[in-house]
Amino acid sequence: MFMNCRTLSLSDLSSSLSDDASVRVAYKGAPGSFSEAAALKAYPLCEAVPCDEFEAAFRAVELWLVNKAVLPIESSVGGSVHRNYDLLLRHRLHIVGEVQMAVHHCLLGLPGVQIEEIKRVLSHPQAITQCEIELNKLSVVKESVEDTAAAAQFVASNDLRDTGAIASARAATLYGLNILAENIEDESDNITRFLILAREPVIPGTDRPFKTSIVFTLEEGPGVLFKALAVFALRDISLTKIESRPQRKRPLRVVGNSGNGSAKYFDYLFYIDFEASMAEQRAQNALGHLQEFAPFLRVLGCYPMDTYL
Ligand SMILES: O=C(O)C(=O)C[C@]1(C(=O)O)C=C[C@@H](O)C=C1
Repeated sequence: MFMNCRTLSLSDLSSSLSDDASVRVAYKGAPGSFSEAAALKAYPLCEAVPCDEFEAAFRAVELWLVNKAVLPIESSVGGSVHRNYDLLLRHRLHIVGEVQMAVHHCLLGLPGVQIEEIKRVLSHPQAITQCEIELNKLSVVKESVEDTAAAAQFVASNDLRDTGAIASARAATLYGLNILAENIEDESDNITRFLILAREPVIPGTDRPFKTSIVFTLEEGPGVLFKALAVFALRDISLTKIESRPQRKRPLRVVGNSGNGSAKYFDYLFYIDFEASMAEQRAQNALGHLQEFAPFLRVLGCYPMDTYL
C-alpha cells in the first residue's frame, strides 16, 4: 500500500518552500520592470508585489506583508545602487540570496509611431546610462522616471506620440506599446545584480558556493584598510565587491590637535562581499581577526552565490 510513497528529504522541503506559489516577494517598480523579472527569476511561482520605493519594500518584509524583497544592488555598467547599501544598514533584514540577471532594453513607442518621430525618451536613470551610446545617436531629450515600466505606462496612458520609453519587451506587451528597437544596451553583457532579503537568515552551508556580505568601520591610522583587506588575503578568500559609504550619523572624524589645529576627515562605512561561507573556519577566523581592529562589524548575510545568468 505504501510502495509508491517517496520519503521526503530536506532538499524536497526547501525547494517546495522557495517555489511555493504563496510566497509574496516585494520589488520596487511597476509590473514589467526588470526588478519584477528578477523577483520571478528567484521565485518563479511567487506573487510579485510592486512597491513605490526601496524603503517600502524593506518595510513590507519587516511588517510581514511579504516574505521577501528582491532589490537591485549593482549594475555592471551603472555601478552601485547606493540607496540600498544605506537601507541595508538602517534595517535589520538578512541577505538570503542574490540574482544576477542580463538586462536587455528595448525602445518602445505608441503603435504606428516611427523611430524618427521620437523626440524624448523616458526611463530609469540606470537604463538611460546603460543605453547612452544608442540614445546619443538618436539625439533625443532624456528624462528620468521611477522605473522602466513606469516610463512605458506613462507613454501609453498619455498617448505621447513623440515620446519613447526604454523598457523590457514584457513592458511593451503589458502596456500595448510597439518595440521600435531591441537590445539597445551599450554593452552586450549588461548585468544587474539583485539581493534577496528576508526576516530570517539562511543557515550557511558548504554544499555549494556561498558568499558573505559584511559592513564595518575602521579607526584612524596608517594602512587600516590595507590591514582589513589582508585578513581575507591571508586566508585565500577572494573579495567580489567593496563599497564605501559616508557615515551619516558621524560624518566627520576630528584627528590630531597640534598647534596647527585639528584636521577633519570624512568617516566611512565599508561594505565587502567575499567568496566563503560562514560555515567555513577560514571565514570565521577572518572575521574574528577583522573584529580586532574594526569597532563596528555586522554580517549582512551569508547566501548561495548565483552562478547562472
Ligand atoms: O526600472 C526598472 O525596470 C528596474 O527594475 C530598476 C533597474 C535598476 O534599478 O537598476 C533594474 C535593472 C536595470 O538595471 C534597470 C533599472
